[in-house]
Amino acid sequence: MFSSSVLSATSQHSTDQSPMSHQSKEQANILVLTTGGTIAGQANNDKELGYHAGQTKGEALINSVPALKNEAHIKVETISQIGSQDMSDAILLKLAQRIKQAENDPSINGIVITHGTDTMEETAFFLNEVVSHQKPVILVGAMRPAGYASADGAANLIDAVKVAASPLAKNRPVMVVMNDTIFAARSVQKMNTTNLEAFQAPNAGPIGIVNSEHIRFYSAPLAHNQASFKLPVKAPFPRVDIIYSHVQMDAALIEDALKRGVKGIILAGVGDGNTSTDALRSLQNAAKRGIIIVRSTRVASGFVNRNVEINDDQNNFVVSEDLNPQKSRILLQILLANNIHSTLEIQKIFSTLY
Ligand SMILES: NC(=O)CC[C@H](N)C(=O)O
Repeated sequence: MFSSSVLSATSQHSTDQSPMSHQSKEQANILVLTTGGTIAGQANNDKELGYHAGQTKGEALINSVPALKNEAHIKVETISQIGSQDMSDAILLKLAQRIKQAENDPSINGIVITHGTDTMEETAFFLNEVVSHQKPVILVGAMRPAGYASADGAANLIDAVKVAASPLAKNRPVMVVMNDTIFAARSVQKMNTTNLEAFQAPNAGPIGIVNSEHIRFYSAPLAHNQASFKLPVKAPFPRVDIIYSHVQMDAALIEDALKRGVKGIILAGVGDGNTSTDALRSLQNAAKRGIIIVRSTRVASGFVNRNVEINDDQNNFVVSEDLNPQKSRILLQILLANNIHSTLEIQKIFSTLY
């Protein structure tokens, strides 16, 4: 399981691989940005629903986990108080702008973002492409709210701060820390609706583990630590819709999307990014009109490959490779906001971007 790159990471940072001693270490300064989610959830008094996500403000959330003091000096700011199903381009922009400020602030060593788990992978991936990677940027959430017997928020938050405070986490992709496991933004995916082990990286696996004694990365740090793309200057970002493929699919949803003025369509195709004859014809016509068509898949793992059952070269389509539909959408929005419209160039980015 441990590759040679782990050994090199170990030798570079040998003190950090040993059991942690909170007392003897000088503490890092960690900026915690709260956005909402179950980790900020509150039990519902009217009892009609289990709980409301996103209620607790940053200061109260941090104060509710006194053990964080053992890990780092915390500075907390509330970015939003939402369930992550309501994450918006405007909030993504605000969050990224604050992180970019923190990158240039020598008094901050790492950044932790508390977030709802439903769209955490999209925010993580967005940030991964627009912020730099010198300082650790970690997203964390909870599957169960405070007050439930199996509440996981406090433990996850302690783990996330611990990783953000570690020199081992520098020059890494934006990460998600959940359930003792460290994932990279590009490959992490919510794979279970309610289980505590909800996050996995079906194609790539986790990049590390964290527990009360250790942080262990299974891969070397990134060779390049600059942001891949400029942050879009304004929200909303260019409109890109996801269309889900299924049996007896016609072109109606695609035609509707075109009427709404989409700049791109992500196909959550069947199998290797496939779809019905009717839907395909409509996508071909859209591509001829300059709409960017990216073939992704509704299948949770595997690659979408070019020119297998569908002639992508002839149709001027892009394939998402291992990016799922929701992350393909974020990437295409970033590219369109950066005035990248050539399908050749877009394909190259989908194929090579970390
Ligand atoms: N476990 C969760 O965080 C889900 C709560 C909510 N739907 C959200 O994503 O914010």
